[in-house]
Amino acid sequence: MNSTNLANAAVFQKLASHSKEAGKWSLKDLFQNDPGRFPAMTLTAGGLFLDFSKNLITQETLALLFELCRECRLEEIRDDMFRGDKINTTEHRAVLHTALRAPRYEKVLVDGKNVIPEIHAVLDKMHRFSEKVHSGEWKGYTGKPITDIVNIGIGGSDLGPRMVCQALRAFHVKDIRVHFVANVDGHDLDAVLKNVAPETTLFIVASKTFTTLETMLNAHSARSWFLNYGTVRDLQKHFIAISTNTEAVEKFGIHPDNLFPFWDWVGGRYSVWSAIGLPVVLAVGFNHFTEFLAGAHAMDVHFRNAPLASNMPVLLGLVGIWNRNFLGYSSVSIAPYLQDLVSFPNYLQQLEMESNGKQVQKNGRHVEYNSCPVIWGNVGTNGQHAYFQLLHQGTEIIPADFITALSPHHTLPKHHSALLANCFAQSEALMLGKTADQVRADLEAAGMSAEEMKIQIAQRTFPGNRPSNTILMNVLRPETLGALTALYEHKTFVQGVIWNVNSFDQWGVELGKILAKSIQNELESSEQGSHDSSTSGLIALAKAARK
Ligand SMILES: O=P(O)(O)OC[C@H]1O[C@](O)(CO)[C@@H](O)[C@@H]1O
Repeated sequence: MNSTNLANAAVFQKLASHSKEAGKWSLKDLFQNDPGRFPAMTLTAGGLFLDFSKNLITQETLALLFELCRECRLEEIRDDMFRGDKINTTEHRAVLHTALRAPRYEKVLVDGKNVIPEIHAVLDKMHRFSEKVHSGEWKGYTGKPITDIVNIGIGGSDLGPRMVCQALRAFHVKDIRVHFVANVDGHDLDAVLKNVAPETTLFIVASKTFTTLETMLNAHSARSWFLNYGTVRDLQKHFIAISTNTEAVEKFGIHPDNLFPFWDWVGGRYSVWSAIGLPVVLAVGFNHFTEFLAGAHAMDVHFRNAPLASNMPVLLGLVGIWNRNFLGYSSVSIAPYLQDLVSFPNYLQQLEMESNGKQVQKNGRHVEYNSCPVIWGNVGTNGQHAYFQLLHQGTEIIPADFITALSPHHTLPKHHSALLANCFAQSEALMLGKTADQVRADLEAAGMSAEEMKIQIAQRTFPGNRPSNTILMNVLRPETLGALTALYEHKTFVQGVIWNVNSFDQWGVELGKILAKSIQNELESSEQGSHDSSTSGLIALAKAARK
């Protein structure tokens, strides 16, 4: 397949007609009629437990979805990725974030060269550097140890390390604070600079290309701020870079010794496992970072070897395909019931939407089916008091991924059972709903008049039959977080293969960048470009406000 139109494939048609039957199913009945549904639709891998039984699927649905995988050559393309083949065809690059977490003894070839030794050389450099910072051997320009790390980066050079640092709060090394600056909005950098001292602050300029406008402007502003206190020579003690662009890093004035490199075969949104993870190493120590990599590697081994029917990323991806392409659901809500995973929905937004938010296939043809749904969400229980109303009673069905840990890091009594109770109750409520008869019985028992009930019953009825996945781990630790992150990376891969899009380029972000450059010129000069009347009007208002 993959060279013609998937929507015409026999298995796609079979799934489409099967989905017409699924429209009549009730999740409640599926459970009632099959006591073995939970064990049959749950599995463990990499320290994670996935329950996908609360989806409108049967064994027949799964069999058809596995046929779809075979039609799309999923297993072959997966092996091509792991082997280092250049599956990012528009940029002619290999896709090897999996090699970043492979053990030292493995061998992965890119253009005939084994990349594992280089990967481990950089990891060793990160290790040595973090030990110097943590022990106080690395000193600022006045001889004091470093207390604050400021990561300047955006997109994949921000979201990954930010999410992981937040998620691993329980493992943070004492006496080091890590800050993240991404936005070109000066309020972001300004707020951080007001809270750090130049003599004890280390800036990490993280940018794969070292050309990204936001990062470069923030880095130059941080450099100018620093030079109000230290000298140009002192910069070497306070600025380090993570990039693939050695030349631009030197041009910025960062010494090659202070450069932590990575490679063009690491996509930005897949880069937290590379030197881009340095803020994580500084926040939690190298050993915990190694555990994070090991957790991801365990998921890689599982993804690579488990048969389709017991392969967690494959199942998560296929359930998503079923919901998106055959049941027509256009978004997925990510609901981590763990405060430390507060940045996980944001992280997944870039991972999934920048990877698969495409309308053109690898062969250049338009897709004739839907690709990536909108990914959004927030931590539970907060989301329950904001948008869960819509999840339960809105006009659109939005599948949800509930993610939680069975044990917390804190010792406060009752909190964790309250959290878990809410997590499990939400997926149950979405599935079961509440019928008009149940509502009527409740209202009658409460003594409501028949007249009042006429209005109230419909308002208080829940349609139910709304699907969800639940992912559990024992405790949120570096290795379980590694496995969870890799699980979603591979889910994204599975879906990208089925949609036949290149999940590893991002041409869709280019146009806005180019237009912003020319508009910025106009805002800062008397130049006037030719735009539509709305854009011209907005530019004129901004210019007037600056006068
Ligand atoms: O690391 P860089 O090169 O600064 O890029 C940052 C981000 O910008 C993008 O290229 C586009 O938004 C992302 O893919 C990337 O993660």
